[in-house]
Amino acid sequence: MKIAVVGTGYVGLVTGTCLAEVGMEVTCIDIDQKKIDNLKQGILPIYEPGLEEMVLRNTEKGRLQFSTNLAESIQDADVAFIAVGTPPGEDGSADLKYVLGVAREIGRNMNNYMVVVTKSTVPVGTANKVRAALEDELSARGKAFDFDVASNPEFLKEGAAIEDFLKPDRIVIGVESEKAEGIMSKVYKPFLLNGHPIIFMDIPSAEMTKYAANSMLATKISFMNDIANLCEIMGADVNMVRKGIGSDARIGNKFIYPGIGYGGSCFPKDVKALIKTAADNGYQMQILESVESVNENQKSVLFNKIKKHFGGDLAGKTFALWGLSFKPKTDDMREAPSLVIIEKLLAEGCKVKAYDPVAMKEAQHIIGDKIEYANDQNEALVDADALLIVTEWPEFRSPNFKVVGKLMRDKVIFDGRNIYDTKEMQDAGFTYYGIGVKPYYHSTVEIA
Ligand SMILES: NC(=O)c1ccc[n+]([C@@H]2O[C@H](COP(=O)([O-])OP(=O)(O)OC[C@H]3O[C@@H](n4cnc5c(N)ncnc54)[C@H](O)[C@@H]3O)[C@@H](O)[C@H]2O)c1
Ligand SMILES: O=c1ccn([C@@H]2O[C@H](COP(=O)(O)OP(=O)(O)O[C@H]3O[C@H](CO)[C@@H](O)[C@H](O)[C@H]3O)[C@@H](O)[C@H]2O)c(=O)[nH]1
Repeated sequence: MKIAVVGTGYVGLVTGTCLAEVGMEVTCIDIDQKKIDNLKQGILPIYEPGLEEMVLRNTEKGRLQFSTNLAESIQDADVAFIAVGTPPGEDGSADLKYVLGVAREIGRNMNNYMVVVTKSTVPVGTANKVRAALEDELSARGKAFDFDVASNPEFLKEGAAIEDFLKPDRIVIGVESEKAEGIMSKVYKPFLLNGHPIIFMDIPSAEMTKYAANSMLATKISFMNDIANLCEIMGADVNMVRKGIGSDARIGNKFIYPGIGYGGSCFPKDVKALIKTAADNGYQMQILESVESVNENQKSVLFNKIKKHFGGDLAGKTFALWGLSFKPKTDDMREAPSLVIIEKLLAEGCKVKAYDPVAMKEAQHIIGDKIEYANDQNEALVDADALLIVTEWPEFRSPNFKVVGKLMRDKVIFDGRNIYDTKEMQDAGFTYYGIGVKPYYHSTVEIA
């Protein structure tokens, strides 16, 4: 099959590469000339475990190509995936200008039947707008090709994107013709050998499924953050409560880890967009409004603990920060809780020394030289008044605490991800604060 993927970000690049991996002939297209030049040389725009090797392998085999020329790349394609960004507009709605811009460009250049698939996260009704844009451009050219639109939302998680794409829990596809259903079945057949289903449905339901999935996951997290905060007040331990409820199969043990709020390029924007879609249509998403406000508050929880511990005055204090990215195994800094914490500490006149295994370059683009970037996790600790755990990278989970304590000015840890055992920390002479965990209590966590 011949596939065109428009947009070579986290979703487009992973989609294109994984489709090439199973033997398809794929061209990944982007308007960013530098990105494409780099990709042609095997230099990736993002960090995603395993992706670089896979890109190189498939490029060498000639199955994966990169181009800025959409017109040329979509000729004879069976399927064109649109995988460009849908950032939040000022009012929270998803901005569709990139998606519809690409649809128009496809319409201006297509010369054969194809299925035009939105892989970007888009609100209900977008496929109709994509179809209208294609028809408009075709009629402006005086052409009347047959084509189909489809919705195929993507569910990959950053840091585990390849695994998620190759072994999906499910593939959701919204179609409106048997022909499109047949072609999309062929595209995904290679991924279904281990029995995971393709769920075909109508297009609006597919579009809504993506927002409902992300909103449900964000709801679980905000709910647990609320429970964690209450545990602290009431003298319960949220790790125990999490295990207690997570063993009920109806609740499940995934995505119920409290922390310093969800971040990333998806949950914050998708929750906002669904609230806006509802409001535009005369409905109020009351649960999601609370999910959002709990999340906003949660980003300040660690800072509030710090302020309380130091008696309100933080001026001149030095904080070591382990982790900058919004989650481990990615360099993505979009909506990272670290940004909120850093801003608050800097506003109080503190010095911040940060270390992240892969996100420091990206962080530097955003934060600049307002903070110090350490060469390794221990260097960040030198003369620190406290250590803040912001992202639960595996290498932070079991440091040599004797060394940690010696390097720091004061043995205080604020753990925004609950990766340490409170009792072990206190036995090692640290003052330890987690999120909703009980002081001097064995509540060792297994990480999600
Ligand atoms: N990041 C994720 O984990 C994830 C997961 C599932 C779904 N999504 C959704 O997928 C979509 C893409 O997200 P992303 O994180 O990959 O975005 P991204 O910002 O990383 O990448 C988007 C790419 O599209 C390119 N682009 C923009 N306009 C273009 C045009 N006219 N022609 C060609 N290329 C163009 C940009 O240069 C950029 O490289 C969004 O709707 C997002 O919500 C993202
Ligand atoms: O129990 C948990 C699980 C996650 N998080 C936080 O939630 C955010 C999102 O994490 P995760 O979902 O693992 O990463 P994303 O790459 O943002 O993936 C989400 O967003 C993607 C884009 O839409 C979807 O495709 C994925 O299915 C969906 O999980 C991060 O800040 C995590 O720290 C928690 O606080 N507690």
